[in-house]
Amino acid sequence: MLEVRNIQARHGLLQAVRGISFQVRRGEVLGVIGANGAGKTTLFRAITGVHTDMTGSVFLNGRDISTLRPSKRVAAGLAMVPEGRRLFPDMSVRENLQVAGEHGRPGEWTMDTVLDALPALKPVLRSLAGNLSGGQRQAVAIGRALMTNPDVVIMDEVSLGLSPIAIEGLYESLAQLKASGKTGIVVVEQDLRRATGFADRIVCMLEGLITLEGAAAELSHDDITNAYFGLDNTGGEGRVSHA
Ligand SMILES: Nc1ncnc2c1ncn2[C@@H]1O[C@H](COP(=O)(O)OP(=O)(O)OP(=O)(O)O)[C@@H](O)[C@H]1O
Repeated sequence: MLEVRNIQARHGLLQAVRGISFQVRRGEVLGVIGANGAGKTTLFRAITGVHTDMTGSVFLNGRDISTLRPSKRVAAGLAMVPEGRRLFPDMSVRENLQVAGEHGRPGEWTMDTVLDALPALKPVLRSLAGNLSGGQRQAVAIGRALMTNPDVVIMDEVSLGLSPIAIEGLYESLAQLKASGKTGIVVVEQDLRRATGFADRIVCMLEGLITLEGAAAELSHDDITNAYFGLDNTGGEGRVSHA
């Protein structure tokens, strides 16, 4: 569904992403892990077209969307739940969802189906987004992405700053989304256990490169922590990390 080839991205002189390629299949969850500064946010901002100082190719359902503006990539079926949520705080939850729906594609995700998948939103539909708790805001951000009827949705550290109970609720909702099998999901996650428990496949990034890639069920905790901290260059099932 989503294929990215040799993505490189810079912040001025700093090359934050140094040649990343991967695929996400229909209904698959790809977990992307990596320490602070590994380049995860820059990579996905480049893929969604928000970060423009980049090279490489992005294909969605076989179509090259590399040169499209971010809004056109959303219209093509690629949505991102950004780190930090970025809702319209003075608009109600319902309005935040409606606005997203107007910018996406028609499809199975409507106000009703999104509320079924994210039931925590039902009691706060009329509340201003700015008055919600962190967990509720995060659920709105996910609902907003779904309202665009994406083929692939990228979630950048959706559990950041949430209480353990809120994270539990959020992942229950994501499990429902996963079970629907329609949408490719990318979760960028700092919590390694959470990532390996939820994702089908794991990609680990270090200093702008992929140091490990493989089926979550087949990677050992040692493989993952070594790739995460750059302690080992064997790379387990996946790629060999840079020296
Ligand atoms: N706006 C920016 N200007 C300059 N350098 C930046 C900018 N944003 C990120 N960087 C640098 O790019 C590198 C990758 O950062 P990035 O935020 O993509 O990593 P990350 O893996 O998402 O980390 P985090 O989990 O902290 O968000 C880091 O060295 C960071 O300092």
